[in-house]
Amino acid sequence: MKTIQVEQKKETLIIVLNRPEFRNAVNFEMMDELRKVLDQAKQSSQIKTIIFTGVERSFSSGGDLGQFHQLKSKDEVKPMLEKMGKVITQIVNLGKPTIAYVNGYALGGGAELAMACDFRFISNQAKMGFIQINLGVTSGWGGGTLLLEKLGRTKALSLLLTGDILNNEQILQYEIALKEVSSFDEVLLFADKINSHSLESLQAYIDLANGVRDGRTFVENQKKEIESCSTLWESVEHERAVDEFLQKNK
Ligand SMILES: CCCC(=O)SCCNC(=O)CCNC(=O)[C@H](O)C(C)(C)COP(=O)(O)OP(=O)(O)OC[C@H]1O[C@@H](n2cnc3c(N)ncnc32)[C@H](O)[C@@H]1OP(=O)(O)O
Repeated sequence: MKTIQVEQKKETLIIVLNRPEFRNAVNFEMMDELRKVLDQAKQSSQIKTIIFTGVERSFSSGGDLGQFHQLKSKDEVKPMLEKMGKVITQIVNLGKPTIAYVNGYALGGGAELAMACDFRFISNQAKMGFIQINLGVTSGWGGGTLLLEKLGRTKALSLLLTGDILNNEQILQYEIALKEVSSFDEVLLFADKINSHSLESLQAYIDLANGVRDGRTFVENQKKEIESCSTLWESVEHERAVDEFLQKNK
């Protein structure tokens, strides 16, 4: 792969945005490579959790302005937005836990990409900004919607309408990130903890969360919950865990 590095560590797939000379800006080639690797990650029974991060000092500086500034008309730019929109939808509907480790700048589309993940961890160098409005446009990959969903109207609009760039402390104050970490290993430990559970139970919870996000009614989602719990009741993991508890307490 030319624009991303992909590495599997135990049951975690690490996707590293790798265009340091452009601060990991997303171009067409990166969209294609992300799409391909995400397809494989979704299908693989060996991968439970996916982490996105960037090389060197950036997570991602957003869309590749050099490449995309050549798209002048609405008809030219819309396919580009739809192409990356599909990648964002792919992440959002991957059915497995996703984590963004924001190790530096996440600006414009870079912030949108980070918001597509279930969790965000940051380094003390993290800076995030929905700066699209400073360029006279709005977010265009779905990240504005994700910010509104995750932060609520007031906090999200305050970022979308000002175009402010937040530093690490502000990112935590806004509750955009779960935690600031001192090394990538801490993110991996979090992923390992998730991965210690069965893929089926992880997928069931992700589906439940997606049901709430997509406006399933309580009763519809509750049915899903009853279905997943009863299915997993038959699993060896459940049998073993309860047996161990009962043995210990004899
Ligand atoms: C289409 C979806 C919506 C969008 O995402 S629009 C894009 C929004 N993003 C931006 O406006 C961010 C632009 N970049 C920056 O503000 C800064 O480069 C940034 C990330 C704060 C890093 O600053 P520095 O570390 O000082 O690096 P620098 O500015 O000297 O940049 C180094 C080289 O990278 C290039 N670069 C950075 N961001 C880019 C981008 N988004 N697209 C294309 N090229 C980009 C920059 O032109 C520079 O190239 P060169 O070394 O001068 O040839």
